[in-house]
Amino acid sequence: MNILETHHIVKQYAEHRALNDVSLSVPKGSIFGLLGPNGAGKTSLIRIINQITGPDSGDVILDGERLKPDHIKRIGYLPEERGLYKKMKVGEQLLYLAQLKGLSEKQAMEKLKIWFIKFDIKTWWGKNVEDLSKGMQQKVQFVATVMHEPDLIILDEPFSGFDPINANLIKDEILELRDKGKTIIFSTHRMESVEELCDHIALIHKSKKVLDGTKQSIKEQFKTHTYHVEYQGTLSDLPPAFTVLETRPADDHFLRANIQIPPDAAVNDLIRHLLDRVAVRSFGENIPSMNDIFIRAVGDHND
Ligand SMILES: Nc1ncnc2c1ncn2[C@@H]1O[C@H](COP(=O)(O)OP(=O)(O)OP(=O)(O)O)[C@@H](O)[C@H]1O
Repeated sequence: MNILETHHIVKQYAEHRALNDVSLSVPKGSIFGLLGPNGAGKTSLIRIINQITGPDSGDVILDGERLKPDHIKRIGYLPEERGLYKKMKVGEQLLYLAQLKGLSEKQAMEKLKIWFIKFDIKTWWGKNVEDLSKGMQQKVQFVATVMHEPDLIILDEPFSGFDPINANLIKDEILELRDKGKTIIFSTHRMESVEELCDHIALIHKSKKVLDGTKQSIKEQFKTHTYHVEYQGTLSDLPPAFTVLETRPADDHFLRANIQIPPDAAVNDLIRHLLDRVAVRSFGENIPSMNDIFIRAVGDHND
């Protein structure tokens, strides 16, 4: 079941087509990474999902229904350009924002109390937003994004500006929200967070979707059939099907080689040949990182 689908979205700004026939399916309960180089069209798509702007053509479906104004209460959006009212007090502002999202003042107070205890920020309630640091403001804005318990949470670069402790806190919150059945779409250029958190990804490049699927299926698609081995001895006379791409010292005592096998070859055969020749300390598949995949996918579509 998909919480969100976009069907053939086109968005044109004067001379520039920011989105060109972009269709996405975001499964309920997933952490979905919306990736792409600068200027690819990610923010344009996010703004359409949040009804800040409309598409020129195409449809957005939220939980089986065509997007409508009332859906805004079911979505929480943390924009990359953070936007709290600087002169307003933190508590007053959150109460106001919660009511815009459909909570009564009493409900908002109850929810906010929990978040202020959880984040250990009780003393911030009466402070002016402008007196908080950038990271502190970001924490407040994260609370503003999730306090009404939306089904779909869209986070644009959620970790920027956070120290490692607060970044971890936010990461744990994202996982907890997912465990409660919420869906999180997050857009980021930090591939290590995608690696760690996302189960699905879509990659937009030059206004078009060039890749999507589960992280596992995408890794499978980009695998290079290359294995690494750390060993002692001389690695010679391997059958010609096994290509030694690189050999270098792993440390003072061991060498490390990368070996490519044909896509239809059995890994067991390689292991057997290795054991016949050298003393193996470790062996494993070289799984492409999200960083490698991003660079290759964007490179492949640059012509
Ligand atoms: N309001 C606008 N008017 C004109 N052009 C726009 C507008 N908003 C975005 N664009 C253009 O559309 C393209 C896509 O921009 P968008 O902000 O969606 O990219 P992005 O993928 O979010 O990039 P980044 O990773 O840098 O945030 C860019 O070329 C941008 O200049």
